[in-house]
Amino acid sequence: MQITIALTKGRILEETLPLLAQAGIEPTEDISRSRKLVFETSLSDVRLLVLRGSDVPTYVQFGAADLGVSGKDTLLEHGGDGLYEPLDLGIARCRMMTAGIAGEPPRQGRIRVATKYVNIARRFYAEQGRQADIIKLYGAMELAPIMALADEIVDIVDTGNTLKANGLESRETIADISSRLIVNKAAMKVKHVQLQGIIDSLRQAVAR
Ligand SMILES: Nc1ncnc2c1ncn2[C@@H]1O[C@H](COP(=O)(O)OP(=O)(O)OP(=O)(O)O)[C@@H](O)[C@H]1O
Ligand SMILES: O=P(O)(O)OC[C@H]1O[C@H](OP(=O)(O)OP(=O)(O)O)[C@H](O)[C@@H]1O
Repeated sequence: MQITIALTKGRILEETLPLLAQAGIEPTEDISRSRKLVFETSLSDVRLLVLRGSDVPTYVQFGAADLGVSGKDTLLEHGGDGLYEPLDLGIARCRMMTAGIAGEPPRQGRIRVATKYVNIARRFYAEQGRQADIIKLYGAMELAPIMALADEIVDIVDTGNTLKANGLESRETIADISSRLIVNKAAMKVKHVQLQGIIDSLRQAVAR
């Protein structure tokens, strides 16, 4: 049976391809030089899709792809319906954090929070018992506190350079993030032997 793996383009893709290669799955052409979205591989029954990160869980959830590689941030935001998450690939590591203007004490009472991760933010502030109005942005979250659009942001932090360059500081860690292998639950039953083989090979590649 044909196996389809949905990959997240960009920085995750760059770190995923070496793991796939170690698992014996190599695209037959250079993905970075192509405008194509579907790629054949060295294994005749395995093909790759190259997607925007936020679309990967959707493809796998509905079974349009059997397997996927997705940032934990994207999975937390999307929710895990219809998916198993059998393997932490240990790549694209970073943290999901709150941040605000450096040196300013966190504002008390009801606050405004700007983020691309509205579900993660809503859940986090609710768990903390803090009242927060969430404002959805699609990028450049760091600008929001500076322009007084929001008191805090929820975003990904790695080195902290982006926050620092914009006069912000990190406050609380919401989750440690890395990329995960995800599997469609129904496919895991129907294509069990093939999928388990790929999962095991990737697990060995991660352990190397
Ligand atoms: N600075 C970072 N260090 C390590 N991993 C990161 C970093 N920033 C993002 N990531 C991880 O890489 C994934 C993709 O991030 P990237 O910035 O390439 O795409 P994006 O522009 O946020 O995605 P989209 O195209 O869907 O808007 C994120 O979901 C996260 O898991
Ligand atoms: O703590 P740092 O090491 O500075 O990393 C954090 C930044 O990395 C990501 O952006 P990215 O570099 O992917 O750019 P983007 O705006 O295109 O997502 C993320 O959105 C943060 O802004």
